[in-house]
Amino acid sequence: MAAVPTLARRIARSGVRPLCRWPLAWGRAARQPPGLPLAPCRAFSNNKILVELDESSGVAMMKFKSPPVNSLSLDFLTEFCISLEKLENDRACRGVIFASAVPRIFSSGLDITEMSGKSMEHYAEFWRAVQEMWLRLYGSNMVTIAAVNGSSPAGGCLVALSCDYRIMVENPKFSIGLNEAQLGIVAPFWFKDTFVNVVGHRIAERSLQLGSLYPAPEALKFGLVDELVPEEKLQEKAMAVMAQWLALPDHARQLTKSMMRKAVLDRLVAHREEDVQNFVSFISKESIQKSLRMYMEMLKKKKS
Ligand SMILES: CCCCC/C=C\CCCC/C=C/C(=O)SCCNC(=O)CCNC(=O)[C@H](O)C(C)(C)COP(=O)(O)OP(=O)(O)OC[C@H]1O[C@@H](n2cnc3c(N)ncnc32)[C@H](O)[C@@H]1OP(=O)(O)O
Repeated sequence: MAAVPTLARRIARSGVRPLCRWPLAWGRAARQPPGLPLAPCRAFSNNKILVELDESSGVAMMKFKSPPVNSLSLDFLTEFCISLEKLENDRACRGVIFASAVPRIFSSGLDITEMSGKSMEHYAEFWRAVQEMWLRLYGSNMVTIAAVNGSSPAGGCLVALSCDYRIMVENPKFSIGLNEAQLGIVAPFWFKDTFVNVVGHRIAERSLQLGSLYPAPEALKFGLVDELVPEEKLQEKAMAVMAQWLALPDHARQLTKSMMRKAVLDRLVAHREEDVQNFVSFISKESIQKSLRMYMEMLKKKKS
């Protein structure tokens, strides 16, 4: 199996298209006092992600727009990493808010079709992209806030867990959690570590074994999300929390974040290739492939 990471090549090949300088997403025009010129803002997009950076506040909005369910496919993960890297390297950007542009779904987690019926080389490439996404997000120097405006199972929950703060829409129909066990698969150690760091060992152990998905009000009770708001207040709340976090000196906040997360990040970095091999051998077992096929069939049947 090729050990050469191909995500870097995909990032190099994939273009990030600039949009206009005065974008409309997240209603900037509505927030601007009448008669004043709009504050400088830059936007860029690719096929699956829209980013708008407000230079006056140093805050970027990253919106996932990969219908029907924002599944984390190889293409999505590549574009996510490109967008995050661009913001990370931009001195004007100090914080990012993540939300979905798809109604009712934040992200449906890892794209199951990337883990089913493909070659070992493909599984390895996909898993490296999942690792890369998490390493960049969990290790980001920026303030990261998940504005969870829809359901967020498994890998979608990991995205939210990897942020500094989680605000979820109070709708009990929206659920969140690491439900891998329900699919007959296992959340790897770094998903588990991230989860434990947010909710503690006991709750993580029980939730992971049961593959529990929690309606938003339940998730709030044990700190899987930090607060709930009505959908129409989500953006305003995320901006207010961001302002609070950005009021501190960057270096102090960044060093503290790094101190809290370093051991968990280092563990994957030290065992990255081993983790890829574990994933590939696990996911290519016929029994696991059968479980994934049955789960996809169950999703389809649920519609009819
Ligand atoms: C011991 C060593 C261990 C080493 C590691 C080993 C293994 C690694 C484990 C990897 C960790 C995995 C993490 C994951 O993220 S797995 C994905 C988990 N995701 C889910 O369980 C979510 C499944 N989806 C849903 O529950 C629902 O779709 C929904 C997100 C709640 C949205 O519901 P609804 O609006 O009713 O939409 P539909 O169900 O009708 O879905 C629309 C179409 O989208 C397809 N879909 C849904 N989710 C996914 C997905 N994650 N990947 C790919 N495709 C997905 C669905 O089938 C529909 O397709 P169709 O229109 O063609 O029928």
